Amino acid sequence: MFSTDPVLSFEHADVYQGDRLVLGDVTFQIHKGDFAYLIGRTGSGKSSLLKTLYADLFLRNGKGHIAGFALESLKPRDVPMLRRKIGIVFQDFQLFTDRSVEDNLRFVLKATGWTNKNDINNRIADVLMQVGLGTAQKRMPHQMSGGEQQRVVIARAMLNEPQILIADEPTGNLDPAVSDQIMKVFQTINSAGTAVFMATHNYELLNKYPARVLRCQDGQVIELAG
Ligand SMILES: Nc1ncnc2c1ncn2[C@@H]1O[C@H](COP(=O)(O)OP(=O)(O)OP(=O)(O)O)[C@@H](O)[C@H]1O
Repeated sequence: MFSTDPVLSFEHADVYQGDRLVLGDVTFQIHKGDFAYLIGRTGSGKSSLLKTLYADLFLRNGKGHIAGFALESLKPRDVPMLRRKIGIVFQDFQLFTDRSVEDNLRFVLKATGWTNKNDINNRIADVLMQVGLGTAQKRMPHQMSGGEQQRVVIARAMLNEPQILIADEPTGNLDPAVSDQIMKVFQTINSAGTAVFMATHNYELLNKYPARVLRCQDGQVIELAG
């Protein structure tokens, strides 16, 4: 892949839920270092679009590329490798509640092929530092606030140095001050070169942290003028 290639591109792609066309003829690109929001009413297709990107839904018509993978020809066996190349952050934190922060992160590294103990420990320290939780290794999720848990989730998504972070309502469960902190974490990660594509209902964030905006509307994805 050339460095000028987009990290993510859709070309005349259709997004389906089962047999139902949710979004049709979707075309857009996201490049390295871009930050883009995905907005739209409830049920307009934001989550379906993101699920297509991480191959929870398969792309049937049109073309899609993400992190070097062609979504239209993706085989089920390629899905784990694809998900290693993109970072995914959801609204509900989905940490293992019976494991410490470092064990949550270690689990992912081991599951994705890391074996060297020092490398694992160093990587865990690096990603926690990146999200401002440099001393949280030993803490249990229940000892942390919602904002701190969401930072751990972002750290987890960064473990394998993804080219793009895909976030579905990452501030959905957080109050405005904590949402601000989370947005700053995403901005820091983005300014270090990782693309961010974030679905949100929170229009205040769009005003406070302006970026590209794509909107799901009437079965289409429209780029709003910047
Ligand atoms: N698992 C599913 N099976 C069938 N249809 C679904 C499924 N999930 C979502 N849909 C339908 O697909 C359409 C798009 O839903 P989607 O969740 O992508 O919207 P959204 O914009 O993310 O909404 P929200 O903002 O409420 O999360 C809706 O009509 C929804 O009812």
